[in-house]
Amino acid sequence: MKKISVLGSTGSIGTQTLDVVAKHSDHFQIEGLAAGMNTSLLLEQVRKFRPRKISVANRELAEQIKTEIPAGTEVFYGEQGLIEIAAGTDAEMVVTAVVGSLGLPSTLAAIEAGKTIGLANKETLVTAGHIVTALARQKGVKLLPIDSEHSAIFQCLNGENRQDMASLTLTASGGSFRDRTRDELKQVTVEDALKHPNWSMGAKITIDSATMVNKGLEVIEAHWLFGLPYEQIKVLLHPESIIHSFVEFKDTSIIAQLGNPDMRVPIQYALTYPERWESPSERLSLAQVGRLNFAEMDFERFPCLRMAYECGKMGGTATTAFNAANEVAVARFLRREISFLQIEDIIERVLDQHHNISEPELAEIEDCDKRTRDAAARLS
Ligand SMILES: NC(=O)C1=CN([C@@H]2O[C@H](COP(=O)(O)OP(=O)(O)OC[C@H]3O[C@@H](n4cnc5c(N)ncnc54)[C@H](OP(=O)(O)O)[C@@H]3O)[C@@H](O)[C@H]2O)C=CC1
Ligand SMILES: CC(=O)[C@@H](O)[C@H](O)COP(=O)(O)O
Ligand SMILES: [Mn+2]
Repeated sequence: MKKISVLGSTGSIGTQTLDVVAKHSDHFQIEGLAAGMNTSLLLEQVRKFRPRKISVANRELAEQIKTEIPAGTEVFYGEQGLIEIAAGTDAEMVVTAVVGSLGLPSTLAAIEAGKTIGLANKETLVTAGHIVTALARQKGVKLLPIDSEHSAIFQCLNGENRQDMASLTLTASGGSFRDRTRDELKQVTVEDALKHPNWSMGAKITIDSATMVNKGLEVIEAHWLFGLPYEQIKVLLHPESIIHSFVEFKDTSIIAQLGNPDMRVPIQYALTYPERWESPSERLSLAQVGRLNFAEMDFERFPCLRMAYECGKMGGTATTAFNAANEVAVARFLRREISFLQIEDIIERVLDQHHNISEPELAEIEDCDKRTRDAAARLS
């Protein structure tokens, strides 16, 4: 039995992780589950998977859920609760599926405790990639990508020498507004933005996909996971999301990973790595797909991707600021306080004021994250 804890068990990645676990219940045991506010779903999960420890967002919710959970499950809450689920159980693997840089302390705690990481929470690498990857190297901990593009690259590199990579290319669907002009973006609503053409995902990442911030975060994530300079990390528009990403090698060969857009595949690969198991996912028929389309990325149309590359190349706290500004701007858009185009405007203005610190310590990252959030919350 492989023992697993899931941070963000009630979200899109969390619930799909538990679907995979349920399909292979003879092989996996859930040790810990951490959720935020959705206690009714967490309660269902507790009854089904019988974890030893769970955590919720705050003390009030913890007191409330304690009255309903079966004996044998301990309840924690808040940031310490996430850390307890990440590091304080017998799990050998922790799936990081909370959203945003709030996942950083618990991810670091899990690595410190020697747990293999199934990494969905890309913001963690964007905000503090040098710290997370250095700690993982020091502790001999594997960071197994769950993000579909990074899982694809990881699979393309199986049995290959990383020194032979000439470049890697992340495919981008273009998001909910890929066929709209910038002028048309002035009027779009939250509901429009939440309609991703290919993937069913949480609200924040769906908005990130529409602004192309998601691909920017993924470029930075790829830099830390695969160790390539930004000049060798490319993005290609591919509306069908069938080719999940590809690697070009120095002999000009290209290896790609394909499949229907179904996150259970990369999630399961991280859980069973290096083995491949039967999956409930639908098989891909290329004959039925018929045709795949590609286009160059337009950095004028998607300025957030340009900003992400600039921050990545700058390094230091620039990516922390990029991420924090975006998190606040997206939350404000979802609360209908600002328009869609104000998301990129706020990120740009925050970055204009940013004083970069290279090779920041964790405390400097936390400070930058907080200051950036304050600034992004004030702008209109
Ligand atoms: N969804 C997808 O297909 C993909 C997602 N990712 C990445 O995976 C991560 C998760 O995304 P996704 O599943 O879509 O997000 P969701 O919004 O669907 O889920 C987020 C999860 O985090 C929990 N959470 C939120 N705040 C807190 C908190 N303060 N303490 C503890 N838990 C909290 C939520 O709990 P609750 O709901 O109970 O409040 C929920 O379980 C993101 O980093 C995203 O970029 C990457 C690739 C694909
Ligand atoms: C499923 C997944 O990994 C998402 O990050 C997905 O990539 C979003 O798609 P786009 O950002 O390409 O629209
Ligand atoms: Mn992705």
